[in-house]
Amino acid sequence: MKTLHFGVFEVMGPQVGGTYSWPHPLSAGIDYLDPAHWIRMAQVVEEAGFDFLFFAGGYGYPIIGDDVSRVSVEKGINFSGLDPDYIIPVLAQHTSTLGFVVTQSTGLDHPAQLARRLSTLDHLTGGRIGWNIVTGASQNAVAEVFGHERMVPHDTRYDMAAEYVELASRLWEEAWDDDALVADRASGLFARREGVHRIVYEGEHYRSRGYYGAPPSPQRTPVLFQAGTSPKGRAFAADHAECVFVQGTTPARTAAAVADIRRLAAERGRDPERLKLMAGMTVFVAETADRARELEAEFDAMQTDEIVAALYAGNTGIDLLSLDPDRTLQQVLDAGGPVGQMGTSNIERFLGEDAPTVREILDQLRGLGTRGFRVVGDPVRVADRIEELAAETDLDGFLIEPVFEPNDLRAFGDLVMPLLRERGRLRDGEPGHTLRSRLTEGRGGDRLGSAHPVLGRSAATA
Ligand SMILES: Cc1cc2nc3c(=O)[nH]c(=O)nc-3n(C[C@H](O)[C@H](O)[C@H](O)COP(=O)(O)O)c2cc1C
Repeated sequence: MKTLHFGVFEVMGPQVGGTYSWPHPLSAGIDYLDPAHWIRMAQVVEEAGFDFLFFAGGYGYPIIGDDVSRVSVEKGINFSGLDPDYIIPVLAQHTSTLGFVVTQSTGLDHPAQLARRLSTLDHLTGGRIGWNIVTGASQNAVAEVFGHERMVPHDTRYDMAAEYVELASRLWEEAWDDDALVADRASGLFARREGVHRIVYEGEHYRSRGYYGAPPSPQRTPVLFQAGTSPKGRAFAADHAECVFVQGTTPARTAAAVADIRRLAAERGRDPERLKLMAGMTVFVAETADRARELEAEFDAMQTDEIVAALYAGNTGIDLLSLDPDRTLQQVLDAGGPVGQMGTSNIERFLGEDAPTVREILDQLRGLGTRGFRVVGDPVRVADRIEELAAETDLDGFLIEPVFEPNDLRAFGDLVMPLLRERGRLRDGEPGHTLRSRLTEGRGGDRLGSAHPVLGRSAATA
């Protein structure tokens, strides 16, 4: 029976998932500017037995027409967000084994800048860092913020990302020998000159030919997560990722995406079962099913078509409310505009045979935003459904997407985790010290390992 892994999906903003929940009395999300809020959150998450706290994020925001979506600003829907890099070392001081995964987009700064930030975090947390590699949501807004004339095309962003990760990995893995850092007070030797190496990288998009100042951290390379499930995104995941955050849609579609990513990994000579694939999940759980349904109804009552439309526009550039509600998304393709440059997954899933109308898409996404599966009920029902979904999809775990944080995370920890543990679904005993050893049940060690394809395939010369 497969061990399941659990993370918590957060963003350093008032709420997650492109839905509206922070004004609810059970949510503390609006305290997100206060470090005490995050310390409390990290402690709840660690005590509940989660493997890691995952931070989504980016510079984008939903644009409708040619301006920021009004409802996004007024309700804080994917609009406000801080950089989680700075709070993570604080949280590491208040927890002992919890991992931290941070989303950072490729294509904005130079790989050496991000590499150094992540090395720093891996040192400061004792090896508890993962990097969620994205090419970036809401690219039209990102282009505005960075003053770019236009968005870099979708597939080119992935080509750039491949170079970005290859260069960063070489800095982490090859710039310092394990014994290069001596730091010996008696001899006064800081580092062995022969043990540090110039990294020369000549890519089409990125170049480097210098020395890397950050000595090897416990994991060297942070655990490589990836999110983005277009065909190009899946190929990228199969090439680079150790963990993949798959968009949870229906069980059947998710199972197909999981199988496809494992197949692509196997084609590249990787062990497909070593890849950890996870999807988002929103859980409404309480001692009784009635109370769980009440919580769900209270959340659903806060959602509107405008919120759904803002979120969808942020992912795709398409304003659903400007379309004919009785026709399918084919009307956008028929109009001939540039479609899919921001992200294709959320368009493709609504095309083809039996495609829903725009009205049906709005209804389907209501309360869902970018969230994955929704599970509602008493603790036994929720634990059963989690096991069923894992079996139906071949996923390795779930990222719980809170609604009324941290109260609902605490409820999940108190009510559902013990059942999963009893059923043998959670890892036994003490977790490994680094995030990588924790996610590989100790078998993968702390390091990326020389078998990882990113190290064998690079545009570089040493
Ligand atoms: C489940 C999931 C979570 C994501 N989280 C983020 C995020 O936090 N920040 C971000 O910039 N992009 C995020 N993305 C990725 C962007 O959507 C992606 O890099 C870009 O839109 C291209 O995606 P595509 O391969 O699905 O077309 C996420 C994607 C998925 C599927």
